[in-house]
Amino acid sequence: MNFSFRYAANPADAKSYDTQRLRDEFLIEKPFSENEINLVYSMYDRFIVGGAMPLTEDLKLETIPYLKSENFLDRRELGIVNVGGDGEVEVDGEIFSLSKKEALYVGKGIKNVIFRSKSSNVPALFYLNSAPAHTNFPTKKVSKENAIVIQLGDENTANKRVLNKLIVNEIVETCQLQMGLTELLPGNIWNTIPSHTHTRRMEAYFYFDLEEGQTISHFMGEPNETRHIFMQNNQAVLSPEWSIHSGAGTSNYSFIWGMAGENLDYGDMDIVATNELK
Ligand SMILES: O=C(O)C(=O)C[C@H](O)C(=O)CO
Ligand SMILES: [Zn+2]
Repeated sequence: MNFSFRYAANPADAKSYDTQRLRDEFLIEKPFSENEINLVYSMYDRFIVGGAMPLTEDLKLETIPYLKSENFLDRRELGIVNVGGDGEVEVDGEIFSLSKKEALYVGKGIKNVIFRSKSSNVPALFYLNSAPAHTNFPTKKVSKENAIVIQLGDENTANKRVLNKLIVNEIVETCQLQMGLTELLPGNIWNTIPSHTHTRRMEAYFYFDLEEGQTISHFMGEPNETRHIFMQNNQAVLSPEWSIHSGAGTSNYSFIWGMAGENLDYGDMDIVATNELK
């Protein structure tokens, strides 16, 4: 288990960050490494972002010192989306198979979570989001068939995309976690336009299925004080509650969004008119 800690940033300070500081504070460069679990514990709603890549070994989700708890999920809930080959997650002895783009919600109180790949030729890549939880809700798998699917954007503005709500309260009972997966159609590059903030919730984006050699410019910051972070395939970025979170790729891609905070209302967003961004 590898783990690190991120403090939350004040937007008045973030204005003065240079490229390296922006990357140090917000970018999660390598969520996946072979036979390891990597976790970043952030002070944005105590949200944890990470990845588990079991290759030749099963990986057990152990507690980390920041939690001061015996088991990782003693006071937390967990959302998992597989972005790699077929895999399995064992939850207190019960096995859930997860293929690419399938999700699993694991509730508070579960003691043992074990990740495994079905084949080491194409390892599973389990992207992880976790938030504090006040009660136990049942573990539930969500596949494409159960997802709430929304068509967004337009070819003419290069932002035609399919948004799949996976771990949201219409489908799964959660304390504060919400997760989903948005797929940009070929030839479309802009995500989350018009941009928005939601002071009630933080968010993290994880970009994947980006073609080799391409890149994504992720836009963040207050709507009138934006910055960008160039990101590569399989990287995540923290979005503070005061920040927009949008991106433009040099080709299409998919991304996982995950949130926690004050409410479970997906639609609670403060939209920013595109021509008012600065
Ligand atoms: O494509 C989009 O637009 C999104 O996926 C937006 C995210 O779901 C989001 O930012 C939710 O707050
Ligand atoms: Zn958002």
